[in-house]
Amino acid sequence: MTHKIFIDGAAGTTGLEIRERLAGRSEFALILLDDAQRKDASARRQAINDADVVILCLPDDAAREAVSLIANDRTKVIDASTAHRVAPGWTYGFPELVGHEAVAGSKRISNPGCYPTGFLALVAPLVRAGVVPASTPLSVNAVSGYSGGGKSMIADFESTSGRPAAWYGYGLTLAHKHVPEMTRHAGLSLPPIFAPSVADTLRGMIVEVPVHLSALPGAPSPDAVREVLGKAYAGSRIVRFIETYDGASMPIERLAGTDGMDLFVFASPDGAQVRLVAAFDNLGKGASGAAVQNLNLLCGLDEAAGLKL
Ligand SMILES: NC(=O)C1=CN([C@@H]2O[C@H](COP(=O)(O)OP(=O)(O)OC[C@H]3O[C@@H](n4cnc5c(N)ncnc54)[C@H](OP(=O)(O)O)[C@@H]3O)[C@@H](O)[C@H]2O)C=CC1
Ligand SMILES: CC(=O)N[C@@H](CCC(=O)OP(=O)(O)O)C(=O)O
Repeated sequence: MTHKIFIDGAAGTTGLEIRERLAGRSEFALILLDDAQRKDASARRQAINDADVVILCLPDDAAREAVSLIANDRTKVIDASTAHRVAPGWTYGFPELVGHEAVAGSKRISNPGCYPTGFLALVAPLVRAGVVPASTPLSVNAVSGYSGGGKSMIADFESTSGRPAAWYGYGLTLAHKHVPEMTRHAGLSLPPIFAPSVADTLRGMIVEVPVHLSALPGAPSPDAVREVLGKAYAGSRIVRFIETYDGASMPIERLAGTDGMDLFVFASPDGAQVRLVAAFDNLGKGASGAAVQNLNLLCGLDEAAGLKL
């Protein structure tokens, strides 16, 4: 069976990456709009309603508008924007956390944000297992490649008049749009402090959560944390818990250009503190790779088909 797919926002950073991953796959027939039509509401309405699956790679308001254009019960949606990540009736598209069947059986899937993907992969299993209580004060330090800001940020960093900075932190009002998603899907009662940043490299992402294990109830050991994460992702080809790592540093480029995610637990010699670390690509498991994984599941295909692992 051939599935008809429309990528709304196919000319953008995330949309182009999805097209690249779907290229040459005979299971899919892409509905394409040319430059003159790609922002035309009636052409989009037609394409959306002709498609079996629509992948929204749009700003939040345009994503909400696209959903409002659906006038049938058949078309399924994978929304890469922030618009529906904590919205009722939407399945959070992180199969390793919500269950592959939940994604496969849904008509409305919100693709996780790039930073929440790393945070949730590390923290959600620990909260579920009771190792990290829901009320634990957590913080998240993260760095993204500049493609995380889409076409406009890529243009800023690649401008002939010079890059904005080698690295900068942002989200300084502590109200980043990813915080509700991180809190909700981790099962936390206290929102984490989120410190995002951008580096002068196109793609790649490191998300780090430092934890004082000795301050948690029962003072769990680093090995207890490792056991929970190892079990949570046992058998996954996409999210991998890495038991041993001999390097002295963790480069942002570790998984740049791929769709997988590596998780690490680094511990202090006395086991009182850990640094939970996720390495992946903001455009891979952080966006387009995750969207293709969800599309595969929706269409009853191998979840890793077409992914770069
Ligand atoms: N980049 C990343 O790493 C990640 C991005 N996302 C999310 O994915 C979505 C897309 O982001 P990204 O690809 O980076 O952004 P880009 O700005 O690179 O692409 C967005 C695309 O949407 C098009 N567009 C804007 N408004 C409309 C409209 N009304 N109708 C049709 N097309 C429209 C733009 O057109 P034009 O080309 O004319 O500007 C552009 O091609 C966003 O919601 C973002 O938050 C999620 C996770 C990670
Ligand atoms: C570097 C950078 O600016 N990143 C974006 C997030 C990219 C992303 O994940 O998009 P969503 O917001 O759709 O999840 C930001 O912080 O707003």
